[in-house]
Amino acid sequence: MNLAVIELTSRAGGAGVGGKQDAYPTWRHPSNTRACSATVGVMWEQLSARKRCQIVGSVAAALCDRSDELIQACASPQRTDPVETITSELLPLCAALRFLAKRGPKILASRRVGMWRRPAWLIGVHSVVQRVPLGKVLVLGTWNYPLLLPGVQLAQALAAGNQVQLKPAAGTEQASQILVECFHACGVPADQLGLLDSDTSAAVGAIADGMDLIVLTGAAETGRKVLHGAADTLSASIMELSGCDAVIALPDVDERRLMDALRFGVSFNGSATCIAPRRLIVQRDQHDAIVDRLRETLADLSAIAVHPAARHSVADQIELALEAGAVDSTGRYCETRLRDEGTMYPLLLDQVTEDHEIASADIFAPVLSVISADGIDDAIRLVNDCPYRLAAGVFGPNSAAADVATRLNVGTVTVNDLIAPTADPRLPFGGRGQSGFGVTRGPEGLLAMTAAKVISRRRGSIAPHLRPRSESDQRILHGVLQLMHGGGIRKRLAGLRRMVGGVKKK
Ligand SMILES: NC(=O)c1ccc[n+]([C@@H]2O[C@H](COP(=O)([O-])OP(=O)(O)OC[C@H]3O[C@@H](n4cnc5c(N)ncnc54)[C@H](O)[C@@H]3O)[C@@H](O)[C@H]2O)c1
Ligand SMILES: C[N+](C)(C)CC=O
Repeated sequence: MNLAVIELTSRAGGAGVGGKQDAYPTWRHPSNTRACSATVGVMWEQLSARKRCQIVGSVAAALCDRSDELIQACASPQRTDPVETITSELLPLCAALRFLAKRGPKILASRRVGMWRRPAWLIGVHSVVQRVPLGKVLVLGTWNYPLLLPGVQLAQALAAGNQVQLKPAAGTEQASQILVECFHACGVPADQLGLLDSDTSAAVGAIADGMDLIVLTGAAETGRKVLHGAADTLSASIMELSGCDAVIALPDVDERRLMDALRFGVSFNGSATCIAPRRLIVQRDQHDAIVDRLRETLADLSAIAVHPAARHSVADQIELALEAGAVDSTGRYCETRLRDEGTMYPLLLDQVTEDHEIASADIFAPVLSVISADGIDDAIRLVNDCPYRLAAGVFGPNSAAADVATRLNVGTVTVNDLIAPTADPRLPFGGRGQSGFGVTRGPEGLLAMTAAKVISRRRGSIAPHLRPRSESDQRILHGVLQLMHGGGIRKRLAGLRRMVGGVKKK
């Protein structure tokens, strides 16, 4: 285990670890120390969860201090508007860090298991369930949200006491460097949080070395490759993978709200959002009205840059769909523009059916396929039958939408909204099927960075299982079984008689 030494100083006169109760400690990395009145060598994982969470929470202020640099570092052909970096990365990341500082210690606290509901045959046993660090955590970052996604994962892994390595996605090196520097500046030791090269070979090497947890945010295909590597070392993993999210429009939907949400969802972050809407499922009798309105809604959106890695596969998918009978409803799709220049206008593909490959493809571009359903059950089936089940949106009257939401087999359902509600630091996030497994973020994401460790202590001299067996044991224990779990009062009384009979014979 890593022997990172950090220095504890106290603003209230430098009392340090053993100092006054009211001393408010600040943590400094050795390379960043100024006046230190008390110094104690402490391993990161040995700090209390409260202190780790406090340090990690203070990173929010460091990010604010460097927000201009971060906004600049996140600028890309997909992220042209600085407002998007503030709203989709910095604000939710800082909120998540503050949440960790406030709620982390309680979430990570040990759970005492005392007398209440203790099985009678365990009299004298007292247990505690601790949440301990897993050890070495590898975070494989993606390019589309380079601060929020790896940032929360790093913060939670560190708050849980782990040693963390970030492998950033290509193109996010500068943003990742600043992110990691902010953690270091706040007191996370350099050898507790490392930054690897963005080349894939760095990830492959780290996986081969053996990790205690691998957290991947990326494509489903990458998930398969990473899992192959993880199998060799039996490393645990959390897979945050691709989506092909559906929006279901219910009868009596508020069309204005639906249009606004789809316009936002299709274009936000250059449509490079794992939970951007890719399929719109409408009832047949709503189809024409909704498609007409949507065509108008999307008509004035500017062309969007598609990531170089995705251009040709997106163009292939669209070509296949058009050949199979789908219709370019917006009339602005230009294949050569997409393939050669790498940009496209948001495309409304009408007349798509579930048999079209594009209806269940991992597409990272502004393409929205319209699929008609025969009733609500059919709409739900279309979502639940898709191999990708990251999130879904349901638009319609509240109670009907809430009912549909409970029947969808996806990780997150947003009702009458898209994407934004997932930025809440109190919520976990994760998909099903080809969209991956495990969760990050929220209390559940924090616990996923820990292992449950149980310590059971027996007090007193009662330990019947340690005594030699006697002939009457079977009768007594069979009686106990019936007395405690028999179905109905008569069977329980019979159990009592059996037990007493056994005891008398002893
Ligand atoms: N579920 C989510 O939370 C979520 C969020 C954002 C993006 N995504 C998905 O991510 C994809 C786009 O992001 P991307 O292009 O960065 O994904 P990607 O799968 O190409 O890369 C993700 C990370 O894995 C690394 N990687 C690639 N091949 C590897 C290998 N063989 N071994 C180890 N590491 C490897 C990459 O270098 C990168 O750091 C889309 O499919 C999108 O749906 C999912
Ligand atoms: C869930 N979200 C929007 C933060 C990131 C998906 O790409």
